[in-house]
Amino acid sequence: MAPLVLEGISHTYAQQPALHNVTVAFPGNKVTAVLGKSGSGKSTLLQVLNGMIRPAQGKVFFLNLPFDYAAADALRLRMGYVIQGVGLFPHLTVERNILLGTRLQNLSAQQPEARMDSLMTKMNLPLAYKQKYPFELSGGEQQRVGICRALLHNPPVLLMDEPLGALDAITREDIQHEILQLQKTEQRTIIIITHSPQEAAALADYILVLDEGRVLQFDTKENVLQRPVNTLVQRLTSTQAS
Ligand SMILES: Nc1ncnc2c1ncn2[C@@H]1O[C@H](COP(=O)(O)OP(=O)(O)OP(=O)(O)O)[C@@H](O)[C@H]1O
Repeated sequence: MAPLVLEGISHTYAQQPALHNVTVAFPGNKVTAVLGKSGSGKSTLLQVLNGMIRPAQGKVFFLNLPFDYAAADALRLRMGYVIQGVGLFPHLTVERNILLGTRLQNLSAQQPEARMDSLMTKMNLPLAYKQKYPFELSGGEQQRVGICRALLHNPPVLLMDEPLGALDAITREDIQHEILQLQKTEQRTIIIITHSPQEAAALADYILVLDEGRVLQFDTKENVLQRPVNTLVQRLTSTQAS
């Protein structure tokens, strides 16, 4: 079974419908890019996946079990979460930011310092940066630190909400490359929201296209790009358009 499954998910905020009868099984150890216009429900979908939002209808399965909302904090430790703007603590060094989860949760990641060093190296962050503060780093470097923090405990799932949206094209490409290299050595199920068809084309194995809270198309990248089900999917996935 796929590690993350949504079954008949519908969710409405107050009067505002956000997801409608969404059923998706996210393929294990593959990258799925989620595309859709602003307001199509992408962020809501990600928050349903990590249990931040308990949907009005439908079921979420994580690692073959129904999502246990009473144990949501513990389950989320098995899902890395990376957002645009990173959310690093400004008063903590890079090292303390990356190791923060270990301290807060009182977890003993296996040799967390060694894991941190290895991740920083894979994300092209000099180890000397461990003693720096976030304001001393570029946006791309901060985003890399956020990715290291999310991956410290080697979670089987990584959820990313427009992680590279604010970066220049070259830095985006570099970080995309680092993510793909990591995916070769330590495979995991990655779900990444992006507004960029280029990013989806570069990173994804599968593409999920949402519109007004509904799934328009979910298929391999090749099928979505070569056989879009309608003109909206074609426009959202066209690398000419952006
Ligand atoms: N906390 C909230 N309260 C009320 N309505 C919300 C809330 N969060 C999102 N919505 C609404 O739900 C719908 C889906 O929003 P969502 O943020 O999931 O879309 P999105 O595709 O991620 O958008 P964007 O690309 O702009 O980030 C939108 O109509 C939005 O206005």
